Amino acid sequence: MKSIAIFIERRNQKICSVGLELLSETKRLLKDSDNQIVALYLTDKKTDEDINRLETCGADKIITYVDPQFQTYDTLIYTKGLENIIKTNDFDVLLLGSTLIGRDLGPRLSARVHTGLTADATLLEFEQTEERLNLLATRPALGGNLFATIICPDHKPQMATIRPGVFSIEVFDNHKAEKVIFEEKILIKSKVEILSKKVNETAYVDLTKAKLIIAGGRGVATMFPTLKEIALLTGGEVAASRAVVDQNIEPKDRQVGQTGVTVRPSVYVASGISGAIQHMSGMDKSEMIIAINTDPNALIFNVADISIIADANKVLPLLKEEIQLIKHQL
Ligand SMILES: Cc1cc2nc3c(=O)[nH]c(=O)nc-3n(C[C@H](O)[C@H](O)[C@H](O)COP(=O)(O)OP(=O)(O)OC[C@H]3O[C@@H](n4cnc5c(N)ncnc54)[C@H](O)[C@@H]3O)c2cc1C
Repeated sequence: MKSIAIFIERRNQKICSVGLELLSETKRLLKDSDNQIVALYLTDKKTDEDINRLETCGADKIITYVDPQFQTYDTLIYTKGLENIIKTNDFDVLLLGSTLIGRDLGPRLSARVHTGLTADATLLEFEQTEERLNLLATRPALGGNLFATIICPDHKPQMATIRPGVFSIEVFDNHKAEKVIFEEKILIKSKVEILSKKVNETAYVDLTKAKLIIAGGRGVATMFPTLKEIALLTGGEVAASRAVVDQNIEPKDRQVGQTGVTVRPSVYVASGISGAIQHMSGMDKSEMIIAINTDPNALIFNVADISIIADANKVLPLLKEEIQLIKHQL
């Protein structure tokens, strides 16, 4: 039996969705094998609610490591915590979210335990041989012009960070996990003293949670006020292509794609977006894609469920009026 460990990231005392996404995807990929999926839950305070979520999202074993120093993320403390667990467990694979925390923790940890790390993967596969469970992690390479599948054949655990929002969270009813408490003390102290915390209120948006995304590209660069009104009327979120973000029309946290956010909403409306591979890799798993473009050969139409060949500068105001009318009648 091989084991795949997944780091469960927490922020503001809550489990982040990326850890649950990784549990669910690994469970789906390995459903017919006897390999073990292990959730690494580092926390200052264990809660039954957290344990239940990890269990139902696919963890076969949950290793809980409680220490007051795990309250807020700290590079040294978390690296030491994971190193302690890795050194007493023979994990074959270790996965982390490609978040600010995972991108900080992953490389440091891989150097500490002398193994390889594939950063920013967008696809995971496993290959079972008699001796090994190989992780095949695929990520965009050479400026997004090709996808590279990377393996780490000689070292363990084989590590990868995976972008949030790439996989969906699944609930496996009645799934049960073995629960273990990791007892070793963290013998180092943080070198960081937090004097105060200030939440940045400036409209940070988490597009990965949006059910409806109204996205615009260079073709509708002047139409963002209308896109925002439509989003407000429909309860959606506005997103943009990099061409728009590079022109400072929308902030970076609204950029969808390879160097932005990966999303999979119920509906993604793409107006004036050509459909470059770097954009589509961030949205092509949306449940329904509606594309509006003047160019009938635009690549975005290859992934669209509904294709509207038209001038979005004319369609969007009409769409807004229609929605206003429907809302008025309700
Ligand atoms: C390493 C790397 C990483 C990248 N990462 C990202 C990323 O994360 N996200 C991203 O988006 N891009 C990314 N890019 C850039 C990407 O390659 C494209 O350049 C970008 O996505 C193009 O944006 P766009 O579709 O808005 O603009 P364009 O390609 O210029 O397309 C504009 C579209 O609007 C249409 N149009 C024009 N007028 C109208 C109208 N009136 N009505 C309707 N349609 C109209 C045109 O037909 C065209 O299809 C990256 C590039 C590189 C090299």
